[in-house]
Amino acid sequence: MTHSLPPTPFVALERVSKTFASTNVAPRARGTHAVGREIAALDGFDLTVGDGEVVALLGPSGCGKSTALRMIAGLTAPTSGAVVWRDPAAAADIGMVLQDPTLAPWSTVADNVRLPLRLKGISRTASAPRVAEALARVGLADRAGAYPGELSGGMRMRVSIARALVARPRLLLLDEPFGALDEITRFKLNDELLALKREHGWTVVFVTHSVFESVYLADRIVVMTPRPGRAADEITVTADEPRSSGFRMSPAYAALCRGVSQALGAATDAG
Ligand SMILES: Nc1ncnc2c1ncn2[C@@H]1O[C@H](COP(=O)(O)OP(=O)(O)OP(=O)(O)O)[C@@H](O)[C@H]1O
Repeated sequence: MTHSLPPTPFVALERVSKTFASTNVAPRARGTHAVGREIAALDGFDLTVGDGEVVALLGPSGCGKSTALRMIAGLTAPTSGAVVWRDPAAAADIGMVLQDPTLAPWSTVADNVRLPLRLKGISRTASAPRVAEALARVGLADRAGAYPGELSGGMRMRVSIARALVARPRLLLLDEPFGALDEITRFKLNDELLALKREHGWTVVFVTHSVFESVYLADRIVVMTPRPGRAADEITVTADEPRSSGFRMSPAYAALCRGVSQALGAATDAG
């Protein structure tokens, strides 16, 4: 598989490992006891993310993809190894979209999206055009005054994406944000993400189970082994820009998807 390191690193995980202490309830001969055990989520995982690069973490369920993403976000610390930033200030300039949209149910869609700007001390008036633009990006311009409880699951996820976009972070971390969406919305948001990346030069790391989505979106795909996750392979995706539905239909796309599927199969067997 093609392998090339990014020319200018933005952030790197260097030989990171993560072990979680877990208390599991396991049946024993004389009853049920709480048994302490450890779960190794990552083991010596290396990842370099280039400036302006879109990197996909692809791997089987439970291989530590979200853990790696949370480490970059500073939400969990490595048990060993290091998270290294070229510019340490970038570590505080992150937008994150989680699998679960986690919106405040008592706030309107617009106020949910405004939150990162409010935390930066930007006034409601100054925020308004940026909130409107972010909502338009995700196709929710007409739902600004709605409450999360009035929206479908897919719409709530789109609000969560708008909230991550509104502060125009330097690094966008996406944990399977499109997984629960219908295919038409998913394709539309895939294209929006690529457009935003072109416009703002954002660096993006996203987690996915989908070979097809990883090939469509990523400049580079890091294929992980089953838990404990390590980097098993890397595939650089070269495609004519801008990527569009034509790319999805192309023989080059089909060939790349085949290659990535094979790499994923090999990584799973190796694990
Ligand atoms: N806070 C935690 N405490 C204990 N175990 C955890 C914790 N977070 C993650 N794990 C375990 O670490 C392993 C990796 O989890 P993680 O969520 O990173 O995997 P993943 O590849 O993102 O999975 P999925 O694709 O299913 O979302 C799993 O076995 C999970 O149960």
